[in-house]
Amino acid sequence: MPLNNEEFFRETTLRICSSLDIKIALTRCYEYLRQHFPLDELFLDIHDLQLGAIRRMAHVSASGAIADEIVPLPESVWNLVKGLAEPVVLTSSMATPITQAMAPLVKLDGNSDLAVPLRIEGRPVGVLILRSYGDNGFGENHVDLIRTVAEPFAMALSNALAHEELLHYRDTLLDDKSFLLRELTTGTPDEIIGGGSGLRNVTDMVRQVAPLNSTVLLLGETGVGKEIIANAIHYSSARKDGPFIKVNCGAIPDSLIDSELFGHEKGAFTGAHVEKRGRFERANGGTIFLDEIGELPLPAQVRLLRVLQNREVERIGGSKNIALDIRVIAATHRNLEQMIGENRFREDLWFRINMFPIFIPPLRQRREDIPALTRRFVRLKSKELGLVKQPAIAPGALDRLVNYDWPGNVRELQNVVEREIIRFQGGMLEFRSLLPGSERMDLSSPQKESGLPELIPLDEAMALHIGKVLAFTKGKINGPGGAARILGINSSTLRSRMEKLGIRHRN
Ligand SMILES: Nc1ncnc2c1ncn2[C@@H]1O[C@H](COP(=O)(O)OP(=O)(O)OP(=O)(O)O)[C@@H](O)[C@H]1O
Repeated sequence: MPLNNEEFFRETTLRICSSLDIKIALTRCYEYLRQHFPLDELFLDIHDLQLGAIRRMAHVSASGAIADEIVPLPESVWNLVKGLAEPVVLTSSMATPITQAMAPLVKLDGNSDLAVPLRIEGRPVGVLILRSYGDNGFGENHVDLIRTVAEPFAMALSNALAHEELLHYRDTLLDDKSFLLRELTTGTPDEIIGGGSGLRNVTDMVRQVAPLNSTVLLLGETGVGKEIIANAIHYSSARKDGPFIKVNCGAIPDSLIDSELFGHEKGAFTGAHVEKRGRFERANGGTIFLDEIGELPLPAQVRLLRVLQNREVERIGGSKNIALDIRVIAATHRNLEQMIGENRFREDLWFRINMFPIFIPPLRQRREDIPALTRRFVRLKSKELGLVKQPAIAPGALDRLVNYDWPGNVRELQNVVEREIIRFQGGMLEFRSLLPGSERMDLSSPQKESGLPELIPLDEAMALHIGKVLAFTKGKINGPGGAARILGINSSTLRSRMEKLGIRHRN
């Protein structure tokens, strides 16, 4: 039956557009084209500017499809290929400039090729090559026939390239996302020092509760390691590959807390220009760590309770509920029962979060961990600060540290080590001074005169002390030499404490 050109165009076009995977589409074309051409191999090539070479997007032969071959090619040859306006037959017996120039690309080896330039709106995008074994494969009729489908091949090639680029960007974004998630969650959990000694009870409880989905409440003074324990629970649970989202409830201004936690719809309030997913939504499939939960304002406590009860969240200004699959870990250094008595914390929320409380003892109650913690911090900080050689700890220095009471707990110890290493001038680490500016304060007698005129309320003492430290740092809160480091607490915790105590600061 004579070939109907329209039918040929239709069938070839359908096949080359039949898959976004160009190898599959070209294989389907190969099967069809073989019925009308003396075809043994089919190639689809592009000029890859970045590689400065021909990239073979697909290559089909009777034994199947191969992809991604790179054919190095001088620029002059590509210029010749680019200059091709019409399909051309090349045989090894032809000693024309074009066969010679294209020899690296087509390697005729006694065969004949039909090379079809592919253009989009006049711009060359690649070349389709039909190969026939033997010297006399293609005639004028083949050239005319293949010319009719040059355009669909060019379109398919350009779609395949766009798709490839899209997949590349998607992979990059996914990569970035998991990297950023790891960064956000401090990556691999820190090793817990004292798990076999001072924190044995705590690590036993972590082991019991981690595999379950139960809500956990971490209790303990500031800097005892609540976050590191929350991390350990997440990373030893089945959710370890999901997100670990931390919220410092004391660090978010009251006016933003709802939107931060629960998200908002576009236009929910002035300034809500775009919709925003809250931290609960971001934690879906993983764990949310609500640090300093005692600092949550009462209205946010009501909403939080609803989220914990229903396991779904409603964005501000939204009308639909979004189902949540999350584990909640909360932490506080406050006495929540006392706060309930003072109507500052909701009892029903406390019942919800107090299912599995874990108390992390202050450092002064597990002094046996201080040497190991100190050595670890010396190692880490020396590395962080780029010291060529890690300084040794002087004999007796560890005793001084062990005998001190550490009101700022492990974080304070970490800061003391950092300061000691920054000031290190050679010799050994002595740890003779605690706070910068405190005249070689003796760590072994922490109950020294406080200098306070009389017995005053705790809040007042705290305000006085914070004020003193701020005066020393000239108002600097964050970073090295900042008040937060000296006090051994988070800068956000310090800010919220200052706000509560009514302390003004300059930055
Ligand atoms: N047992 C431990 N082993 C190793 N590092 C620890 C340990 N406990 C605490 N740290 C380190 O001490 C620092 C303070 O710990 P973390 O932030 O977990 O305390 P926190 O109780 O959450 O503090 P806050 O109440 O101020 O939020 C962190 O850098 C943490 O890695």
